[in-house]
Amino acid sequence: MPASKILLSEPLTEIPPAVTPADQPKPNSGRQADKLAKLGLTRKLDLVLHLPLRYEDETTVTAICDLLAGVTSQVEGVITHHEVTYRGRRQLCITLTDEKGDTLVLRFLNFYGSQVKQLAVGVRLRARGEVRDGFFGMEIVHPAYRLVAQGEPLPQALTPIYSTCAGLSQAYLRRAIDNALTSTPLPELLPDALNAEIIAPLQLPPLAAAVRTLHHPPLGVEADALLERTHPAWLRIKFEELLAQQLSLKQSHLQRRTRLAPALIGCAQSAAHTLLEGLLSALPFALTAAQQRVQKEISADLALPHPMQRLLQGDVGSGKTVLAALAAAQAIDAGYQVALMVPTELLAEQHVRKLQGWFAPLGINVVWLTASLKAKVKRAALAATVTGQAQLIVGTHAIIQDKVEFARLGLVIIDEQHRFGVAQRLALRAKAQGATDQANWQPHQLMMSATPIPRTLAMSYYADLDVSTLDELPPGRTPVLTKLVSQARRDEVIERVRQVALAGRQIYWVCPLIEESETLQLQTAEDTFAKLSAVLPELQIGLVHGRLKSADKAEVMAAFTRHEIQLLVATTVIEVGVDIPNASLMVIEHAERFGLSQLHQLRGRIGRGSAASACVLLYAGPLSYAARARLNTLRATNDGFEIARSDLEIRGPGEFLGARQSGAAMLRFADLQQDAWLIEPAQRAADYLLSKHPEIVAQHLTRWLAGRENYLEV
Ligand SMILES: Nc1ncnc2c1ncn2[C@@H]1O[C@H](COP(=O)(O)OP(=O)(O)OP(=O)(O)O)[C@@H](O)[C@H]1O
Repeated sequence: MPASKILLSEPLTEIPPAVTPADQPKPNSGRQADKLAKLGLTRKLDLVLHLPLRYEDETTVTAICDLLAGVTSQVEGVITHHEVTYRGRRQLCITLTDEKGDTLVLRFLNFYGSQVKQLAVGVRLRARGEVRDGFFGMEIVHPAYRLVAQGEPLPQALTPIYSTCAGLSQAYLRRAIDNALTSTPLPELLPDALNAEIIAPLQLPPLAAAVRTLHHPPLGVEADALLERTHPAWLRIKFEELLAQQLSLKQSHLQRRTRLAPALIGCAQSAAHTLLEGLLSALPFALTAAQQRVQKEISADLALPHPMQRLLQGDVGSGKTVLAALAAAQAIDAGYQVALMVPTELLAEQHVRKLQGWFAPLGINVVWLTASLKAKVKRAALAATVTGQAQLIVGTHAIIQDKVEFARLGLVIIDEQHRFGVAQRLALRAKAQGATDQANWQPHQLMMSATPIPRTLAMSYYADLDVSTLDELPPGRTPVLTKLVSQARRDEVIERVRQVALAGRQIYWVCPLIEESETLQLQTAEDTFAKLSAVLPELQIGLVHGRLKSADKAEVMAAFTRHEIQLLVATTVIEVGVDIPNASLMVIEHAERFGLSQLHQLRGRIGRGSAASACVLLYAGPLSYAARARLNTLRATNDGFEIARSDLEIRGPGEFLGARQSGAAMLRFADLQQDAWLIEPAQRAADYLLSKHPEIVAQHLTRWLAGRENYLEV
């Protein structure tokens, strides 16, 4: 919906003229036309599709003596007192007296001079708003109101409320929409492009009927279904919109096929082996079936002369890194460079270590680029990148800085893609320009995410991406046992830590999250470290947090990897990517302060080897309802898909995925969560229209998406 202000309190003396039945609505003045244009309402069709934001129930009047504070109600009466006062600030106070002689104060803090005249003693009003128990008794502040004649019948149906802008009254808008609805037969203005084959199984009404119902809810229509947008009329509109979204996704997909990218077809390094095959045979494990399937999907895309734009989603520990390495091998084999961008230095460091371990024996040069590298090392890395001597470049966002130039960048991989903004992803892509003189050229892109969501949803949330899903964990993993333990039993937990360490396993102790203050967070981490060191003197304990210098951070992690540290006290810096299979216990303090996906990511740091692992969620009660729900979900399941679904429910799509990078941003009516079941039928309908009726695709897109298709530029 346009973010225009909705005017609740509006004088209705100005009755808008009828809109002439020409193609353009003809408002009474240029000013009104400008305001309609501001709302994007320049054609009759726009007016007809300007659907209500909500409805108000003006069908009943409550006697003043029956009003309850906190309840939105409508009252009717005659103005018996009227004054502009200065109680703290200038305000207009009206006393309304109803049939039974009871009175109610209506208060306006902002008002026009014309309103003061209009709301004179003796005028009959219907006023509506939330009743408050004010200082001088019951009152409504800024009620919506209308002047009525005695005995004027109440509306029989719900009153639609439209989004509008300052100076454009609801009544005017309503009248303009009504004229548009009646001046041309609706099926002519809004031809129904979808035949019964698509619509009938979904039991949706015809388009014109749906639009009419929403503007003029018939008698007896279920108010709740209209308000909550679950009425079939709303579903029909949402379906149309989702269909438009799918059509635009599919079209943009086809368009991508007109752009060029290097076809990454390996040239055999030796007579028998490509680099890809060399890497596969050097791996210490065999790929899971899911990895093999996804590897084929990626490989086939890379071999095409058009840019791949693929999202690889898989649960924590499902083995995404090796797929990134295999994709990189294919690109390097074809003579191109690969850039891998990750969100934290810790992760960059860890990826470099792992990838060097795999690639160095095959003669491939892996370098890394982060902000904190020593000047000399950085200069060498930059030189290797610009000359093409470095084939795989791993880095944080330092990789998109101006100084970084590539010789032949052919593949861009972005790990934990949701942690980067669209601009950063585009900047990395732009780094590939040096690889060719051809305009219309783009490198391949692989994005990775450990926040898996159901496939159909992913296809709508993420703009124009193909989605590969790793739905299988490597063999031999035992699910992590998750326990909720009260802070009161901290001593028992510490004892457990001692036993696990003595048994030769390693432990993470995650410090409480303090979002408001990084300094406080650091202090807490240091305190925790000191306290645990005091009670567990026999253990080697390390501390890692965000403020540590990179080299020190790397050193602590390396010592933990070498098993020189048994217990690692850490802040959330270890949240992503850290992979130390010998760690089998994690304690998370004040787990109630963390989000669901964050807890799942943290917990994903254990259970990566064959030993049975446990995660202890220490909480300080009493827990809020939402916190209890989060912790219980985590205890009940290890399945990242399940957890992502719950998280999505709790937080809503905007916060969960960042609405601006998601397809959700383009939708005015449909809600990807509530209406997820409509996505698949919309996908089928889009295929049907594209193949059988391509002539109506453009019309459908302009009708539902006019001006909002840009979100696809990702
Ligand atoms: N097919 C396999 N068989 C056995 N081990 C595997 C297999 N694939 C990956 N692994 C190992 O599993 C661990 C997790 O893999 P990886 O780090 O790639 O997971 P991930 O999906 O990136 O996880 P996260 O999102 O948590 O970082 C690593 O130690 C990796 O070497």
